[in-house]
Amino acid sequence: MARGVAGVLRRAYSSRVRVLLSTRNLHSFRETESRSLCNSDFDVPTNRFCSCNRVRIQLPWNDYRFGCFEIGKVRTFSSTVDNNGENDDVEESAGSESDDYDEEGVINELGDVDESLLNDSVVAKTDEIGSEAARALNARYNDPVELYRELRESEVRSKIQRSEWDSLHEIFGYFAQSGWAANQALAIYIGKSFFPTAVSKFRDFFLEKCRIEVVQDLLRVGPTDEAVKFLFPVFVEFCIEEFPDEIKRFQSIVDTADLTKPATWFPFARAMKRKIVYHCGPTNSGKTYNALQRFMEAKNGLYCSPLRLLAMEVFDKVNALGIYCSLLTGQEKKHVPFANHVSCTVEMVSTDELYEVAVIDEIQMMADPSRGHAWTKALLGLKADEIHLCGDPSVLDIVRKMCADTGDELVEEHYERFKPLVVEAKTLLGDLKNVKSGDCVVAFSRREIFEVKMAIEKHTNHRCCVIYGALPPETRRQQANLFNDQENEYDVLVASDAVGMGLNLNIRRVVFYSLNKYNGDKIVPVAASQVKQIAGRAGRRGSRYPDGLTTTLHLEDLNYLIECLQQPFDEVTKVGLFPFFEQIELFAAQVPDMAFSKLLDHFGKHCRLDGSYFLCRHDHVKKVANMLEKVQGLSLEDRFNFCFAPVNIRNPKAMYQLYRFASTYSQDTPVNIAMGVPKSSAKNDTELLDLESRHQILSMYLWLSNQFEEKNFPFVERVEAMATNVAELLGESLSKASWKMESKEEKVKGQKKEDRGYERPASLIKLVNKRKEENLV
Ligand SMILES: Nc1ncnc2c1ncn2[C@@H]1O[C@H](COP(=O)(O)OP(=O)(O)OP(=O)(O)O)[C@@H](O)[C@H]1O
Ligand SMILES: [Mg+2]
Repeated sequence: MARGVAGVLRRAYSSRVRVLLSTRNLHSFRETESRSLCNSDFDVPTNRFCSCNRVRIQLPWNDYRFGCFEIGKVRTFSSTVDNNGENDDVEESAGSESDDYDEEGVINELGDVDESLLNDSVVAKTDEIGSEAARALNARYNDPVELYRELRESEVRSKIQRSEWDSLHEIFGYFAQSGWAANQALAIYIGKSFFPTAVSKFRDFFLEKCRIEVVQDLLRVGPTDEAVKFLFPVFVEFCIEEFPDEIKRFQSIVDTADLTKPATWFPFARAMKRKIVYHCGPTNSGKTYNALQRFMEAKNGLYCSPLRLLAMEVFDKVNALGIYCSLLTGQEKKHVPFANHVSCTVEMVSTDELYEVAVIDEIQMMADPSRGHAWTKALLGLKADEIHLCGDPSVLDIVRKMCADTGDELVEEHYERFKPLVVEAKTLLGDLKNVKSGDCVVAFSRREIFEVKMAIEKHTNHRCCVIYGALPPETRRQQANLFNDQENEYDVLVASDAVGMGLNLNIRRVVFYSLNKYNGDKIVPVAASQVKQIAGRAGRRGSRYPDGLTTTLHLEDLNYLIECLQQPFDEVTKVGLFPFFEQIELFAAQVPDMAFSKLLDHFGKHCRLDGSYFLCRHDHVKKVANMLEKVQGLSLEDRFNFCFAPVNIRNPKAMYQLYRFASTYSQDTPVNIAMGVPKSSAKNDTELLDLESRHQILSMYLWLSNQFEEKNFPFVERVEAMATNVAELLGESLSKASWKMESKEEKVKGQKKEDRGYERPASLIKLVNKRKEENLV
């Protein structure tokens, strides 16, 4: 017996029942009738989706445990078309699975279908005569299996007139264009690209074998939905017999791109009875502190950090308290002898080790469009008796759902800020001269950071430390220590959002220089959640300034800041997922010879996800994959690893080095670094950029050395020493930095413009608000 939906459909069609699959039906049906269905006729489906009404639905949904899938309704296929539609008896289900569905995947399979033909309840195009003819047709040939068998066995070729021939072609043309048929065909794994071919082969078969009486009966129905519905069951029989390989291939593609039920990917974690403790609250409320207390008490533990810098902070703190703790990031492995505790970046989490206590910090990052999958994997896969999650309330609901899926016990601990964050309404009145000791001025581009630093140092007596993303964590840490330390002149910090997560600094007041950010595509207002995170760096408990203040440089940005701080946390409905290499490998086997970047795209299009998950963005990986396409001789796994190397894709030098590393590796030659370290610190911005870039390349080498065998990346020690050296030079350079930033224009033209003094870009928030007001008027 055929298994799965294909089998069900086949039987359903064969026995002249109509299977209606629609989300609306499903929604109401799920609650009431699915159980009885599952116990009676239906197998656990093996395929993943089926749809109609241009509503994508996914089978078997979340009801695997009942061993059933939710199929709309099974009705006797009557010759009268039910124009009221089977959907009328159920309520519209807003926000059903179909709304969340990965549209692209299935639409691509459906192709450009005629929207007007997508109605499940067929709009009767036919007139009375047509309906009468359809009824007669269905009554006469009420067993499609038999009709198919008859066609198969027939050796007589009917004499068909030219005009009849043309009309038949019209009917089959209508069939090929039918969205309903294309959708239904998915259930037997006839994909979009193959559907027209299948119909055309079916047409040829039909024309060659069909008795003239059937032809004439069909011609009376004409190119209508009725004809399509009549032909479809016969088409199913034909496809199943004629195209087993195509069906199998498409089925394998769909099955191997299955990312549903991620909780089941970790059977060992599922076999455990884990206790999840959610430390839920705003910034500076002691979440991480309390989780770390449990971590340190445990006989062994794992701390998962969102940042290398924070992993280092915990590594230092825990060791300083006398608990041996190792450090593990993509770039460094510091094994402390006798250590049973590990502080790592979340991407480095191993789901093989067994821990008494694991801490996953900043759990709301599960919803991050690019990196979210690492947190999701840690939560679902960690083998720990106790897992402490620290984060804001935005993912609380979804964590509850995930725990219900995994069967873990969830304990919620809610926190309040130690002291309220106070907004200073006065602002800095647009003048950086109003900066005070203990201020952290936040800007969102490297360029702005330096402009602010230079302006403050020129117009006041303050000295500034800087922290931004392109700096190595060692240098960021050195700058943070310099700022935290009272015994020096560095009393102001200028930082990007790199300062936002979890860090504990001696900040009295966070001043937003601007609240706009380049998102890789355009300049947009900074998201409220991020504003809260950054502002929350002020007034940390135990720091020199336990009372936190925040404000903006300009009065015009203040309202936006207040708005952000007052906004409740968004409720996250989906968290990130990304396939493991093994899943990509299985998928790749279904589409041999496909370029890796295309393969990822293809996976994205075909993958199936449950409603609570999204596939993380991988544009960055695709760009690297495209560049490495020319490198021959890399296995799929090697390519996968190279593509995930931490590289700034906008840095041509770093991209070139990655290309060189991959090429050398592909020739099975030891990869060297072929790069020197400057002798002295940077004297201008270009030299500083060069140092940053060198460190990124060294860091990439170290990351790769952890992915590949030592024989391929043998110069780790030398590279580590070089990286330390460059990080120190960067620190020195930042302390001395007093040069004027060149504008991009000047860099391009190689000419200096007259000093126009300090000018801040216009407030985007202000512009947006103005436009809003204008629209309202
Ligand atoms: N019970 C406590 N005793 C002493 N110090 C504490 C206590 N709780 C928290 N702290 C200190 O308060 C500061 C903020 O705490 P913590 O880092 O745990 O906040 P958080 O809620 O995790 O903030 P964020 O959301 O910014 O990560 C830290 O320096 C921490 O050491
Ligand atoms: Mg924290």
